[in-house]
Amino acid sequence: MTDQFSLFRGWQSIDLNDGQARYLNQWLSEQEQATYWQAFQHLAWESPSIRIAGKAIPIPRLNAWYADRNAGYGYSGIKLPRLDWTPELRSLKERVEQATGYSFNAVLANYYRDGNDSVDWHADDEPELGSNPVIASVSLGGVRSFKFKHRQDRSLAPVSLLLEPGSLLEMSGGTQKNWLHKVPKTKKVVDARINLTFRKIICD
Ligand SMILES: O=C(O)CCC(=O)C(=O)O
Ligand SMILES: [Fe+2]
Repeated sequence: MTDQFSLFRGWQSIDLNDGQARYLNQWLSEQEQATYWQAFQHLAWESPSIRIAGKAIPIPRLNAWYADRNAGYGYSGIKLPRLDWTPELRSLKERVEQATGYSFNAVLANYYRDGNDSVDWHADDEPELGSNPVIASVSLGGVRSFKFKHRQDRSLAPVSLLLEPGSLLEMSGGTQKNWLHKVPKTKKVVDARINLTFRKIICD
């Protein structure tokens, strides 16, 4: 264990004023991380494009979308095909539900091949997620930094954390309404990273 990993275990709450987040490091054992890492190499990774000024630009990461049959979804103009849960995604979802106390019916998987892959400022505020969505995010592989900034209030300092492999980050309350988040590109040499963001799509 190197000193880039935090030594404190247990939920650490991240004060976002009009939002709420908490972080649990060393949540999955090294063995579990290795098992999930192996299994998730075989998810149906796609490289979706977004249209910017009429041009199709591939997003800087790979994505896959797994969800219950009735949970449709698209985000930022990207429409990913819905796939059925794999056994490993289902078992991880159940563990996330136990740890957080919330239930989820969908997961967006992100693959960051290297430090050039990233996700820019955004909020997971699609109407299908309802008004104060709870999003639980599991990290595997390389350590990446994760940043929050408030949408309006410049007096609230941006918040920066490191998402370590085997960790769980939960965002709730007004976080998606009032804050943006991102995983910035880095020039440091970083291992590939897989992130799974569990969500609950409101189906009627
Ligand atoms: O990779 C991460 O930690 C964040 C991913 C994310 O924000 C998202 O999928 O909406
Ligand atoms: Fe997000």
